[in-house]
Amino acid sequence: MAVYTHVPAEEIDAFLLRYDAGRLVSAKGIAEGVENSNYLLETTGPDGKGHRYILTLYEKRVDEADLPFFMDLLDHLGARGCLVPRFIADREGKRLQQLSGRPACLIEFLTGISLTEPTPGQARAAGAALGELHKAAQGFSGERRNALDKDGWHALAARCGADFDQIEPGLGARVAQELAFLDAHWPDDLPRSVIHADLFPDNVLMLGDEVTGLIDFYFSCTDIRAYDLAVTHSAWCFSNDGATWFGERATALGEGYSRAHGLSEAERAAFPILCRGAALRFLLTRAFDWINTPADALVTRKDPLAYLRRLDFYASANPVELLGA
Ligand SMILES: Nc1ncnc2c1ncn2[C@@H]1O[C@H](COP(=O)(O)OP(=O)(O)O)[C@@H](O)[C@H]1O
Ligand SMILES: N[C@@H](CCOP(=O)(O)O)C(=O)O
Repeated sequence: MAVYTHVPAEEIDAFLLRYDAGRLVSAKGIAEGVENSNYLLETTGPDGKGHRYILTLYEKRVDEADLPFFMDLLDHLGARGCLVPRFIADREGKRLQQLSGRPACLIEFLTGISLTEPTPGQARAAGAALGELHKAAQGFSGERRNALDKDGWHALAARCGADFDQIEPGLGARVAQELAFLDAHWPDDLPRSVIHADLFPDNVLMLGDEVTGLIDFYFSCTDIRAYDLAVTHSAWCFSNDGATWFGERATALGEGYSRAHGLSEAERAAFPILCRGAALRFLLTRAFDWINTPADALVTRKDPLAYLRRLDFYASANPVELLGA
């Protein structure tokens, strides 16, 4: 579930009066997602023809101070042809509001569905969309530090401490060993840019083999550009539990990205290490949430071991196979 803050329909209708968006017809809480509260709104629309919007209330994990960065980034990307949702301004030009005691925004609704079992063709389209995003991000002057960079991984690991082994005996030692490896080999000198940093299948809206929207930019930040492809690779090229690797999807993802943007020799050479970093990053955030979210909480905890399996795969993979020959 992802409705942490329940807003009465009357309050949403009154909120909409600030905008040229029409009156509320229906408001449905969106079950998907884990970070924020999201509602799908249907309204009579600015022109009386009916319209859909997303209403997002920001919960603990999104810092209100970061919202202008996300808004400016989506404006920049949207203006360069990327299919990303814009934040909608009210009649006074304000995009950030307060609703039910939380920061809140009205956001453009994009059509499409999130896939659970992408085909190679869909992975190719996602790779191309990521490459286009990286091209469009050039020239964006905003910067945001990645709180989940290597220093952030160390900090998270320290906070999990002895509790790692409640998840799986020996996990704490495995994480410490991987951190030491990444400290020694992390390719800090690769080109950096603004990256999405969480381009999982649930954040790519598609119709058939066509991408119709890229959403959920709330982890976007400035970091190694090819690391974004590694994050996407770790999310698109395995079964959910991380036990099965889908080589055809990976080849297609790499082809799509290369066609739209391309990887340098240095990025290609470092790709296995970037993938290990990506796997560790999601292992750590999932482990932290696993330890700190009661088993009976409303939100479904994501399995950290699904990312341990990916990490093990990357640590022993033939580098040439990761993106196809
Ligand atoms: N702009 C949008 N257009 C259409 N659907 C959206 C949009 N933004 C979010 N959604 C829907 O809401 C769900 C949760 O959004 P997301 O941003 O991933 O939430 P969270 O940040 O809480 O993880 C998505 O899986 C999608 O179904
Ligand atoms: N993609 C992350 C969790 C972040 O969730 P999202 O709904 O904001 O994409 C994971 O799978 O661990």
